Amino acid sequence: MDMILVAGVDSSTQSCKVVVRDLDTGAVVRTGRASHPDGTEVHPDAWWDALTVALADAGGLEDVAAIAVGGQQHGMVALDASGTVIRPALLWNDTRSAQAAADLTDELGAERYAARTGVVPVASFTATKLRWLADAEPENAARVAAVALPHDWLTWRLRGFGPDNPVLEELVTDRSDASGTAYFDTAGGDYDRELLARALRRDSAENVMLPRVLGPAESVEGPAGSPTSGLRIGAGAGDNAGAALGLDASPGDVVVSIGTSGTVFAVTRNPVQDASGTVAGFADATGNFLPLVATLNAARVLDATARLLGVDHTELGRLALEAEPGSAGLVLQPYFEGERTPNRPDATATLFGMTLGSTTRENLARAAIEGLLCGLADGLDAIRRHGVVASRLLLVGGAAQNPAVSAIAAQVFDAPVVVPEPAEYVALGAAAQAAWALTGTRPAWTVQTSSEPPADHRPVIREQYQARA
Ligand SMILES: Nc1ncnc2c1ncn2[C@@H]1O[C@H](COP(=O)(O)OP(=O)(O)O)[C@@H](O)[C@H]1O
Ligand SMILES: O=C(CO)[C@@H](O)[C@H](O)COP(=O)(O)O
Repeated sequence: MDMILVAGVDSSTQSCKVVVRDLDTGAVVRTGRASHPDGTEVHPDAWWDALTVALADAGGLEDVAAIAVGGQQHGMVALDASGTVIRPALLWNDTRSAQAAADLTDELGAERYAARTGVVPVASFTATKLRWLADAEPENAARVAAVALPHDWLTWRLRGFGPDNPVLEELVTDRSDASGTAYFDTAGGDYDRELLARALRRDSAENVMLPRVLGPAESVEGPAGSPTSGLRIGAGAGDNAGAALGLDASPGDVVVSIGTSGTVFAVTRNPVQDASGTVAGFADATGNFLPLVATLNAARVLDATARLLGVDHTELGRLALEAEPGSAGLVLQPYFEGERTPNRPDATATLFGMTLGSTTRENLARAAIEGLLCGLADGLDAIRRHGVVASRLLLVGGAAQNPAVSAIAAQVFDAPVVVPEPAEYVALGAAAQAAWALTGTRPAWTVQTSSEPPADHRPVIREQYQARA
């Protein structure tokens, strides 16, 4: 019998990745990839173009039975009544809506926001971008007829909808991505339209189309005559929830993802509401919850440091492992793009502890890795304060592929570190969702471990970092 194939997409900040898996075993049979433009403001058409290229690179969809799209969370895709994208999307890492976030929080209060949505507004969340639009571009805000997130919009386009076929009612999403908007009642599973209206500075948002929220096993199809007619299309997910699904993470697992963003998150049975705003009380892609801490500065801290030192990532890792834990007192507070956790949208990076002795290439390479990991370790502490148990940390994302990052993670974190086999876990999770939509059952595919760096906790690293906070 022929293999049944399912596909998963990760439309992430820097690129679009596609995996095609065998439904039976989960084995990856084909992959594809295409780059996204730089910048924190991107026209969604660029994602569509990249998805088209990545799908072709992965051999197309002709022999594929089902697909789901995971994607970077929070980006604001505002559509007018004709289905046209009103302006380039503001991404999760665009901090221009920091004042809007502060205003929304002041108006309602952090406690009430957390109780109603699971989150307290920061510049990343969609609601703050809509408030920025209402304040900075009122003529654009007045045109908003629908608001989608990157993955919802790509799912809609994949089904043949768009400016040529603008059926806004056909937009669909899932709980995980909806929970990152700050106008979704994550515990209850429904939109909070009063908060949407507040964000848009409208009296009512009843006439604004929001994507219908599908359950984990639900699906839609491409309409008859569309290029995806007959293809089963799953709900899709926010990228972090997609990774949790791809990793088959269960209570006790904490995922640490080092991509463009740094994220620390856990799958929990109950919702988390943190009025301090440090932990975002998101939903996952399976019906559970996904308390998450995100930093804006992660893999690109290493990209920047490698560039500065004139080396590639392998050499950066080699240099870092030549230095002693603590980098002889050199501490990099890596807020290159402002920061979200802690909430310092206007911050810049700072290098502390420079002496003639400490200022070496080796120490700088290590300080970069230590700095980004210390931010994530603070995130782990914040999640633990909500009763989450970290039996092991699953290290994923582009930078997790660097052996120096995993070795130093075992020194920074006080929990066992496991590095799963390098893979595109968001796309793998989206493919799992496609399989779930196709069969009605969550697939039981296995995840291989690549390494488990020996426990080597060195408290000095975080002590030094915290002293500079
Ligand atoms: N071996 C490596 N060491 C450090 N960083 C790496 C390595 N390989 C890739 N990266 C970085 O990881 C990032 C891409 O990771 P990825 O998880 O795909 O990001 P995203 O999903 O946010 O687009 C890039 O910034 C890239 O330079
Ligand atoms: O804002 C968040 C989570 O709240 C980010 O995690 C984005 O979802 C982007 O992820 P990557 O492109 O780095 O994977």
